[in-house]
Amino acid sequence: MTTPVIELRGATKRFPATGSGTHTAVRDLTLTVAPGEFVAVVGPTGCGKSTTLSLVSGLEAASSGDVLVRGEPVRRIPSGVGYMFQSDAVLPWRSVLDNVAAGPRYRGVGKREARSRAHAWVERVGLGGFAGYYPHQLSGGMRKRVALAQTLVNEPEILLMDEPFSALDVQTRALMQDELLRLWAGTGAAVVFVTHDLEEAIALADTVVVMTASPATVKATFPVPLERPRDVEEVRLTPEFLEIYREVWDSLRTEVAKAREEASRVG
Ligand SMILES: Nc1ncnc2c1ncn2[C@@H]1O[C@H](COP(=O)(O)OP(=O)(O)OP(=O)(O)O)[C@@H](O)[C@H]1O
Repeated sequence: MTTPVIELRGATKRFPATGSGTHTAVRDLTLTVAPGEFVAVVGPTGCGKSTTLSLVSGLEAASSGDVLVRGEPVRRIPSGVGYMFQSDAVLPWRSVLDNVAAGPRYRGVGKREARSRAHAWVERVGLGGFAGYYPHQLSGGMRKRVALAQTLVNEPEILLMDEPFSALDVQTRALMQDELLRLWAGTGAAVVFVTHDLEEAIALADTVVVMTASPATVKATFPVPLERPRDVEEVRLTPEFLEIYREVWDSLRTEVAKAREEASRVG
């Protein structure tokens, strides 16, 4: 068996609660991600999905349990990790090309080489004609393409994505999902993709992990044996997709109901 690129073993994360005591965001979470595997994590709102990503990225330390990246305990931000969040990190005062070149420059790559790598990625994400444009001149979908290029230009071995497309309209979202699959296919990167959207999770992933209502722990893991390459809009119409959807939703819906109940109790 190949060594997992990410491994959480009984990881727990507690935060100081407002007032006194602690709030457990993640409890006894065990999860492994193989090299090149695309894992989607779904769970009810506020259950602890983002916190799980923060443990892997070293932004937060586990209160107990183990978090390993490439077999090494995570103590700081591990190398080879790329991120993409709902709000992008596109800088308004830089052109598309300079936004994409900034990552390699920051990592010590020479100016000429950084710009040449950036150029290749700007082309690859379909923005070849827009390299000199500034972010305010771009649509939401185009900005997401810039954000994808910004992340992938660093050739991450692990890609952590926290609802990266949730602010987009439905059509642009589907386009970006296809783009992501197309670009990811050439990288061999492992992906952990957090989303509220079960359709998105199944359309993209090799494995869907269902989290429990807060505190987050893994409730169930489902393989997604749908053929690749996938067209996300086509694949969701297939009987295989619907069957997987039904199975996963069966597991997820009780957690969503629990989270709603809890929210109405607190609220
Ligand atoms: N730095 C922090 N300090 C205190 N509490 C925190 C911190 N980060 C997260 N939490 C709490 O941990 C819980 C889980 O939050 P998290 O953002 O991981 O959930 P999520 O599943 O990603 O949420 P959503 O689905 O809404 O994006 C929440 O109750 C949140 O308030």
